[in-house]
Amino acid sequence: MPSSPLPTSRSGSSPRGSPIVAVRGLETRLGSTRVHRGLDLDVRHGELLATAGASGSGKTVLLRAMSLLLAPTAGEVRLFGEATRGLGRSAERALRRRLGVMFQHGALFTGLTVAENVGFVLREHTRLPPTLVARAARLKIALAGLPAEAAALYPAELSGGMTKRAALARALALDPELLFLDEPTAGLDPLGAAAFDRLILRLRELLGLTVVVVTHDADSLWEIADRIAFLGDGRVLDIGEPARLAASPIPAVRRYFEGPRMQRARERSCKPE
Ligand SMILES: Nc1ncnc2c1ncn2[C@@H]1O[C@H](COP(=O)(O)OP(=O)(O)OP(=O)(O)O)[C@@H](O)[C@H]1O
Repeated sequence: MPSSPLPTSRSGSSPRGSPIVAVRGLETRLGSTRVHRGLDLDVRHGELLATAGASGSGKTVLLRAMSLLLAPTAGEVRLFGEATRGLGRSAERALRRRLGVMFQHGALFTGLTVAENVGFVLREHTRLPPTLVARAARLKIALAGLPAEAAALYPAELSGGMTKRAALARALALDPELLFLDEPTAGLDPLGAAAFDRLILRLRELLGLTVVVVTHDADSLWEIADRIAFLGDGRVLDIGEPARLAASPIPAVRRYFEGPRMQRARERSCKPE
């Protein structure tokens, strides 16, 4: 697919109708592995875009490149209409404040309580007084669906589901416009995973978020994704609504959706509650 020219913005906010994330010609190389080879992708304002694809197809590395955690070898990532390459420290910091990232294994600081983990981000990026930091942290913890008592717990005292929610609370600390979630339901039991999916949808609605989620979870793909970007050969092989991708003209994409887990998840998503 040829790269198309990108819209530009001087204001730093995304021009109306232009993508929140625009990736063009992305190349990433990690050690001797060429992960992406000229990948193009747009994430639209307000959508929930899932990235799918075989293990090792580069979903997490793409998420890291889009969330400014990894510098591309070549190509361009624009966020909110702004180029991200060669940004000064303060411009990059300002851009980072508009993003929330939830890592697959939580990546919480083990020596800090849940409230302190969330508060840490607020203290790093704002000049809020301690009382307001504590209040804001409590609010995010509640938003992520944790009971108030969880605020005082350390990561080692949390269940897998609670760890995910604590990591989500931290990702929401700075009221991001764009939320990246890496395997949010991995390791959760089916009911916990479904509850987490519902939480993501509610927060998207409530906070007006744009969400990018990396997932292998067949139910999540059918339940929450507006569009799915399917990665393979270092590129986006196909992108579209789940039902469209299930009928993709590209055999590798169609095969992924023809698997029994995908089929069952699709049937479940079609059944009335
Ligand atoms: N830090 C690293 N150093 C070297 N290679 C890496 C590093 N991180 C990832 N890779 C390689 O990059 C490729 C893509 O990895 P990535 O984690 O993005 O895949 P993925 O699609 O998210 O896989 P999975 O579905 O299994 O999580 C893999 O071949 C992986 O081995």
